[in-house]
Amino acid sequence: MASAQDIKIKPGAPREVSHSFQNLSTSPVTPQLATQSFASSWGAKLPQRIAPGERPLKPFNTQDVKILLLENVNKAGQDILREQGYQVEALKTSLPEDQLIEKIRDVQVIGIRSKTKLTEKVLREAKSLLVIGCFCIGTNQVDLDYAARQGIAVFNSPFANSRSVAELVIGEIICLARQLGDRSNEMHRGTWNKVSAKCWEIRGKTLGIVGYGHIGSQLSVLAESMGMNVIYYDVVTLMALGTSRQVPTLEALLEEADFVTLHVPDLPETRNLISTPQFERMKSGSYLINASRGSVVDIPALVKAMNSGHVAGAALDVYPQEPAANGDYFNNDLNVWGEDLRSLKNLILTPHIGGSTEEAQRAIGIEVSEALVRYINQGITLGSVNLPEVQLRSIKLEEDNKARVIFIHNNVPGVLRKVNEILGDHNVDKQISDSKGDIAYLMADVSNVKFGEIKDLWERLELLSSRVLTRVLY
Ligand SMILES: NC(=O)c1ccc[n+]([C@@H]2O[C@H](COP(=O)([O-])OP(=O)(O)OC[C@H]3O[C@@H](n4cnc5c(N)ncnc54)[C@H](O)[C@@H]3O)[C@@H](O)[C@H]2O)c1
Ligand SMILES: O=C(O)CC[C@@H](O)C(=O)O
Repeated sequence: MASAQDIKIKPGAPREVSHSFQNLSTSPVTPQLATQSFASSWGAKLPQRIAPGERPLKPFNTQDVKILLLENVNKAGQDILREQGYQVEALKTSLPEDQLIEKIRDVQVIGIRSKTKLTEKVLREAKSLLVIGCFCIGTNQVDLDYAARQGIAVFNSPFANSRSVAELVIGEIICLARQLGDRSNEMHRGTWNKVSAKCWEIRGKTLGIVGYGHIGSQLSVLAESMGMNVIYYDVVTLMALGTSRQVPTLEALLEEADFVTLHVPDLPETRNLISTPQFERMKSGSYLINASRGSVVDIPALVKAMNSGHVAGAALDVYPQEPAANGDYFNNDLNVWGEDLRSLKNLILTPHIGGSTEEAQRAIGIEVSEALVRYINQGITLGSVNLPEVQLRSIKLEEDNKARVIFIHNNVPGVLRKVNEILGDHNVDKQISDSKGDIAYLMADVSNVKFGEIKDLWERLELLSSRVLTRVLY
């Protein structure tokens, strides 16, 4: 059998590194270990968060797993990763592209929030990368298709900050209706300006929600409890909560709503969803709130609509360009219209803090870190946004000499037959395979595998032309 150094990756294979195998801290062919059972080869640090009686798979020495966390990922999430024995480097900000490329070359895992752009250009350099954790809802900052084609799984936290965003929007509706931002700014400058003109109660007013997903539907319930009427527009037909009502078109919503609030994802169809024609459709004296993505509103068109008085106020939490770190960066260098925007009255500007609460950040930290641990240690893809969701029941403590084989491959005919020919020398206890677009994910638990045979299994799978990525956990 070849030595660990002999492992060669097939010419033309999409990536240079097979993540788990080359990171084995103990060579599978080390003579004194070749006959050892898997159980006795585990290190002292066992993965946490497994049920009693389940065998913790140990893919490699956990201290060899390098994780880079950017953008101030919550400590609860960091702790979960550190408890595993992984090497975690946590930075408070995102990184400029050149520094990101430098750092990403060396890590198996990267954790980001909304500011770090993991484009094809960046991911091409990420030769060891196994998995990306988006510690947020949005995943539009990652090239998901490219990642899938490289066998890199992406996880996020689909709704842990939804309530925080919905509460922020409720606060903003009242602030806009009562011009609270302006009154507060005036008082900070020493000006007493007691006015009631164009200040309103929100009771009985109509809230128009565009995008009735996790955040939109939560907001619907909160707004109704404060006496608002709720209408919503969504591209899919969705069950109305409370007495809210779905309207058939965006235009119908714009014509009826006193407050329009946007909760759609960043998609080609949602870019500049609200521009001059849409502002013209809005009721005179109505308000706009955007806490979704900066690409959804045409800002120069908003400036025009507010300068003319047609739109009475707006709250923006997200922008087409956002700074990578805290500081004096929200200026015209970042967005050419910066000064025009800042000069407007009854405009609330917040620095993308919709999901920034202690509760949300802790919940996201825990959820995403746990998904990363499950994926690294057991290959489970439940919750992945770009790979098929695949799970096998855990291997039991009493089950010895088992290996879990993960074969991420191009979704082409004949692969299962070839894989099973290779696995067929052993006993396949359980196996599952699923595909998403061009990429398929196969996971099989194989018994009667001697420790020294793992490398051979891995090498033979690596030679298959359909291979994207092979991992063998044991
Ligand atoms: N400001 C923040 O800090 C913050 C925090 C969390 C989420 N977000 C953003 O908020 C947005 C909504 O998040 P969510 O969790 O509610 O998403 P979601 O996926 O649960 O809901 C989005 C809804 O929008 C609908 N939709 C898609 N395209 C549409 C279109 N063209 N017109 C109308 N409806 C459309 C979908 O059908 C879906 O119901 C996302 O962009 C997310 O990234 C921002
Ligand atoms: O915390 C962040 O940076 C992103 C918040 C929000 O936009 C999300 O997508 O969850």
